[in-house]
Formats: sequence, C-alpha cells, structure tokens
Amino acid sequence: MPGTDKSDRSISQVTDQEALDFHARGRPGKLEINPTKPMATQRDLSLAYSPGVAVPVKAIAEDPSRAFDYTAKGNMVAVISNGTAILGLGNLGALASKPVMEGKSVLFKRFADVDSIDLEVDTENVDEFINCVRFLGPSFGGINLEDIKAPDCFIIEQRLREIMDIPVFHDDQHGTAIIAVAGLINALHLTDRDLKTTKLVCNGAGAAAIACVELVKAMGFAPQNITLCDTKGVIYKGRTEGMNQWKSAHAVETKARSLADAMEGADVIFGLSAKGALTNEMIASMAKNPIIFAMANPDPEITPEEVASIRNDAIMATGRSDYANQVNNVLGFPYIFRGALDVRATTINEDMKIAAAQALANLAREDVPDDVAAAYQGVRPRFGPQYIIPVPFDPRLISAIPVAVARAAMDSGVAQKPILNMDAYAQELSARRDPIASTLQRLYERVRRHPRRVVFAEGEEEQVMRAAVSYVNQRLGTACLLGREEQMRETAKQAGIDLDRPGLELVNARVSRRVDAYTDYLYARLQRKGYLHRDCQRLINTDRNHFGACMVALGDADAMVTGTTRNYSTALEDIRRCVDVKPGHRMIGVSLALCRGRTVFVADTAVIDMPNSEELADIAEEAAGMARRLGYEPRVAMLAYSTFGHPTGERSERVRDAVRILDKRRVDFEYDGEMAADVALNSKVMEQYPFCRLSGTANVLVMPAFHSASISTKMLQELGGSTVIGPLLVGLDKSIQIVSMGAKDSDIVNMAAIAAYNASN
Ligand SMILES: NC(=O)C1=CN([C@@H]2O[C@H](COP(=O)(O)OP(=O)(O)OC[C@H]3O[C@@H](n4cnc5c(N)ncnc54)[C@H](OP(=O)(O)O)[C@@H]3O)[C@@H](O)[C@H]2O)C=CC1
Ligand SMILES: CC(=O)C(=O)O
Ligand SMILES: [Mg+2]
Repeated sequence: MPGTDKSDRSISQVTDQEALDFHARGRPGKLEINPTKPMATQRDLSLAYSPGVAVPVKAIAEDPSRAFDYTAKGNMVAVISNGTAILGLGNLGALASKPVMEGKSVLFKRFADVDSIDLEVDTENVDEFINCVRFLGPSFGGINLEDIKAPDCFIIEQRLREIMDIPVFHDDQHGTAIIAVAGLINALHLTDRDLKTTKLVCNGAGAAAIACVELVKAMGFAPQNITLCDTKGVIYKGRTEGMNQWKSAHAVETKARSLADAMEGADVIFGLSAKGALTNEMIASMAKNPIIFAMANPDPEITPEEVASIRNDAIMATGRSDYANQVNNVLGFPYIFRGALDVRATTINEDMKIAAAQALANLAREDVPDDVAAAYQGVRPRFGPQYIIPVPFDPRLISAIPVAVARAAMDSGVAQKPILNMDAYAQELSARRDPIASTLQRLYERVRRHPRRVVFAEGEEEQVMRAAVSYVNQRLGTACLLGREEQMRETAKQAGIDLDRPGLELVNARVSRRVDAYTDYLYARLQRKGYLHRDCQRLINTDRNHFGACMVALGDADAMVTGTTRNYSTALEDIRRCVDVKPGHRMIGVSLALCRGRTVFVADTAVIDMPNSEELADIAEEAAGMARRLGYEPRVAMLAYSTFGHPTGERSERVRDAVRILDKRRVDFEYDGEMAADVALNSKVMEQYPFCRLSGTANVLVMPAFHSASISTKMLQELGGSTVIGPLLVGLDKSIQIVSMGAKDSDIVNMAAIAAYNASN
C-alpha cells in the first residue's frame, strides 16, 4: 500500500498516519501569515492603518507601480486550483486540493523566499474560474495555476495570460516541462543521443504531457519522432475518439495503436499519466540505454525497482523525492517566479523557460562543492545516470535559476525593472537561503553516515516517542526509549504511534540487567557526597535521567536527550551526578540563533552565572570549538556594554582581561573585544574601529554573563523572529543534550541528532 512500505529504500518514506499527524499537529495545515511591520503602539496603528495608510493609497492610485513599493504585491504569488487534476489522483474537488496548494505555497517560501497564499476555487466552469482569478490580479505579483485538468487548463491559462498584466504560469504544464527537459538534456548527453533522431513516447496527453512535448519540440526534436498516448492509446492522425485540439496538434502518422506498440524501440518514455501505466514488457521492448521518466505522482507509472529487475542500462527518473533523479516541478516554480518577480516581468515567456531548463541541466554537470554535498543523502553525487538533475534541497538552485530567468526576461524585453548588477543579485539570492536547513542537513548527513545509539530519557512522553520514531525513520541510528513498557505502549496506542520497528528499543530501568552495574558506578562517584548505596539504587531504578546518563557513561549508548518534563537546571544536576566535564574543558551552553540569513552562536546560555575573566576566555574557546564542529569558521566577539575601553566599568574590565588571556593562550581563531553588540554584528559600525581584529562581523558572541546571554537569546526569539536552537551543552565528557520543557518532537529530534553528531566529534 502506498505510504506504508517500510523498505530501506527511502529516508523520506512516511506512513499514512505520519502524513496525517504532520498536517494535523499544532496549528492545522502548513501555513500561517505574519506581519512584517510592528503593530505595538498607537503610532504603529496610525501609520499602518488609518490615517497613515491613506498616503500609500493615494500614491498607488496616482501611479499603480507604487504598489510594488508600498505593499506585499511584488513578492506575493497565489497558488490557485479547482482540484480537477490533483497530482495523479484525479478530480477530487477544490477543497481536497488544499493540502497540495498549501504545500506549494510553503515551497515557494522555503526555497525562494516568495510569499504565497493558496486559493481553492470551487468551480469546474472555465469562464467562472477565469473571472474569479482575473479580478484578483491587483493582489499579487504572479499567479501559479495548479492541478487543473486538461483541456480546461489550456483555455484558462491562455485567457488569463491575455487579460492579466502579471505572470500567469500553469505549473503542471510549464514547470513540469522545464524540469523534464532539463533532465532530458542531460540524459541525452549521457547516452550520446542526437535529439533530431531520438524517438520519444509520452504517455498522458494532459496538461503536463502537452507542455512537455511542446518544449521538447522547441528544443529541436523532430515532430514525427514523438508519439503521444492517452487512455485510448496512440494519438494518430485521423483519430476521433477522446480528442481535442491540443492532442490533435501532436497527432502523428503511425501504425502504432497502443502504448505497447509505440514503445517498441523507443529511446525515451515520459510518463505523465497515472500509477502503473507502464508494464515490464513495454520497458523491455525499448531501445538500448532507454530514458525512462515515470513522473506520475504520488506513484510513478513504473517503479525504479521494477525497471531494475528488467534491465540495467536505463536512466530512470520519477517525480518522487525518495528515489534518485527526482523530476518534479518543485525544482522550478519557486525559482522561476523568484527571477520573474525580481525583474517585475510581465509574463513568463519561452526564453525564460528554456533558460531555466538550461541552468538546471548545467547545475547537475558541475562539481558538487562540500557545503552542497550535505544536501545529497550520503555519497557526493557525480554527473551520471544516477544524477542527471539536482535535488530540491540543493542550495545552489536559489542563485543559479533566478539569475538565468531574470537575465532571459531582460533580454527578451519583458522585464520592467532590470537588474543592473547580476553578481550582486546572485549573492542576495544566496542570502535568502534558509540557514537552519543547511546547518541541520549537514549535521544529519554526518550522523546518517555514522549512526548512533541515542537514549530518549523521557520515553513515556508522546512527543518524545514521535521524536524517537522520526530519529529511526531518518536512519540516524538506534533510539532507546526509557520508560515502563506497558505505559509507553498505551500512550503510543492512543496517539497512533507504531513502536514496533527495527532500531527502536523500549528500555525499562526496573527490569534492566544493567541496574547493578549502573548503581555501582553511581555509588563510586557519589559515596563521598552523602549518598548511600541504596540512594544510588533508587536513583537508577526510578529516575530516567540517571539511568540514561549511566547508559551513556558506561558505553551502552552513544548519546542522550532529555528535558521535556523537568527544568533545565534540574536535568543538568541529574546528568552531572553521572558524567564529568571533559578533561581540560569547561561545561557551557551555546545557543544557535538563526535570523535573516545569519547564524550566530551565543554563549554561555546555560551554566556559568557570573564568569570571571578566565572563565570568559574558556567560554570563548568552547563556543569557537562548537562553531567549528558545526562547520563555521569562528569570529568571536567578547561582548560588553562598552567598546574598546569606553565607557569604563568593572564588568567591561573583566571582558577586556579575557581578551588578554586569549592573547596569552594563542588560540587559533579570530576574537576581539570588548565590544558592544552592534559593533560585533554591523559591519558599518565595526568600520569605525579599523584596528578591530575580526575579519568580518562576528558569528560567535560571548556574553559577559549568563543573564545577558539568556535574556538576549530569548528576546531574539520572541521579538526578533529568530530561530534559536539550544542551549547546546558543550564540554561534557559524554554527549548529552537537554531540550527546553515542552519541546516539540521536531526540537527533540534535532537535539538528538546534535547529540549523536557530538558523540562522533
Ligand atoms: N513530476 C512532476 O513534476 C509532475 C507530475 N505530474 C503528473 O502527471 C500526471 C498527469 O497530470 P496532469 O497532466 O496535470 O493531468 P491531466 O488530467 O491534465 O492529464 C492526465 C492525462 O493522463 C492521461 N491518462 C490518465 N491515465 C492514463 C493511463 N493509464 N494511460 C494513459 N494515459 C492516461 C489522460 O488521458 P485522457 O486524455 O484520455 O483522459 C490525460 O491525457 C499526474 O500523475 C501528475 O501527478 C504532473 C505535473 C508535474
Ligand atoms: C508535482 C505536481 O505538480 C503534480 O504531480 O501535479
Ligand atoms: Mg500539480
């Protein structure tokens, strides 16, 4: 059954229940809307709403182009569907299409920082649909039509393009065509084929198929070498059944009548139809080194496993993320609109589409640099049959494709706001990349290559169970859930969590054979600190933090994560009874704050209350080490309220002394101070101190005390819109992390991955 297959093939394989839970949990759905301007005071209200709002209203009324300056229009795309062709699932109606449309909107934001809203229009009447969309034009910078069945989609798109002055793009047609053509360019290259003589069969003659065939012909394929098939078989000249003008335009003179006939000796098959439409016999009858793009979603026309069982000379692609070569329009629409919006293009024309396809094809041929390799599950890909197209998480897409699209728009005369400096534009685009995703991806990737056994100490908690399941599903290693088995099973049953899977272990301290060993170990550590043997036995038997930490201390697990049910300091005390600080190190907390394309490490956010100068220097070293382990070259700012001696004060003196201590220690990273936070983080302000030894703005901030560290990270999170991960515990002899109370399963699994990562580094 789709979605329940638990084979090892995929790291993103999900069960149906997981998919439902994902959508239902927290705020239902996948989107929310956030304001971009403060709305806290009477003055804010007066500016944002009446009377202030009247000023931009009048400006726009006078000059409509000002809407791009004063409203969100220029970065806003509507994803619009009537649900008549939802993926390959058919006509399930407008409402049922909402999860897909919300998903597309999220992908716009996630991959290209385009704001997007989904609109489901409840009509199958073409004129009604067109009328509904045309009048929405002023609200948006672009319209992305989605999952509208053929031939209605052709009429809808064409009419809307004629009457609207913003780009209208039917993603299933052109997005799919662009990606399929990019993959095809590379597959033809690898199989040494000449496109003029290559024979292509396309199964499906709907939105995606017709657009693909048109783009393939525009590339130079000979029309007589392309055979289109639909549910009635081959579309041949003279056929009358199930025809329309768009199919007729591609009808060929041929004796072939069935898909099987057409596929005999074919070089390429495009599947844009439905699950299972291709048979083993058809695949066997294709030419040598066939190119097979089975693009139906969610299930392809034929699976890569089936193809592999028949022949080993094929280049195979599907629309799914869990196989090599994902030919899916997600690789296109976010970036194509990004480029089109940035030059305020009036349309997305053929030149822009071909430029996008070419840019995508070229990207797959480039060497994959280190920071990109993390996006490719495990092995660094090299251009070849298993890698003809980049993956959606490839961080280079955001700079490569919009640049090509914007340039093509400018060259073809549809750009209303040309970009003068393309290099600067490419850099700006890279900064739009979501930094948390690439940091975590790199980390996950390392753990996947060195899977670790992690203790989830609060195993009876529902969110902890979900995190453990996710940890295992993502192939990060073994998850040990601590708790009473009966209780865990009951909670899991209620929550619909399947605990019976390889790699997930339920560990009950009360019946564990290791209780004596852990008790003896703990007693040896605590006997001169007022603990009797039976006190230690009770801690091991009844307290999961102690039991879990001893598992790690005695090598029965590599790492541990806890904290959802106890406050941080209590959990830390529990752990410290069982685990030492690493010799020569100091235990501190480091938080990662990710905001507007920047990542900064803040320390110490967890342990030392009022550090003296020595301790501040230690904190700098530990935090710099952590930054380096996560792939950042540290530039450490020793923060204070003063900058390089002004104003003077006792706390700043300590920070200044810490810098002198670091000088004496000859540490191998950049640091300077004392300095105020704006000097550390703003290059313009830093320029006023030309002697400052940092080569750029700081990415590690050492706070003068725990309270300032804690207060500032929490303020960043609450007011500054930053994502804050941590505090991460650094300097312990064993890898243990504490999440904050009430952490969500995704936070817990991130922490477990970090703990697993630290266990190897
Ligand atoms: N990988 C990707 O990025 C994308 C994949 N797709 C996939 O392509 C498929 C079609 O989508 P779309 O074009 O939007 O849908 P449409 O409804 O516009 O077209 C569907 C077409 O497929 C044909 N078809 C359906 N079942 C079969 C079959 N068993 N054998 C032959 N032909 C068949 C229909 O034939 P008839 O005309 O006779 O009814 C029709 O021509 C879907 O599975 C979708 O998920 C779509 C967009 C992007
Ligand atoms: C990917 C997509 O848009 C589809 O399958 O319809
Ligand atoms: Mg679609």
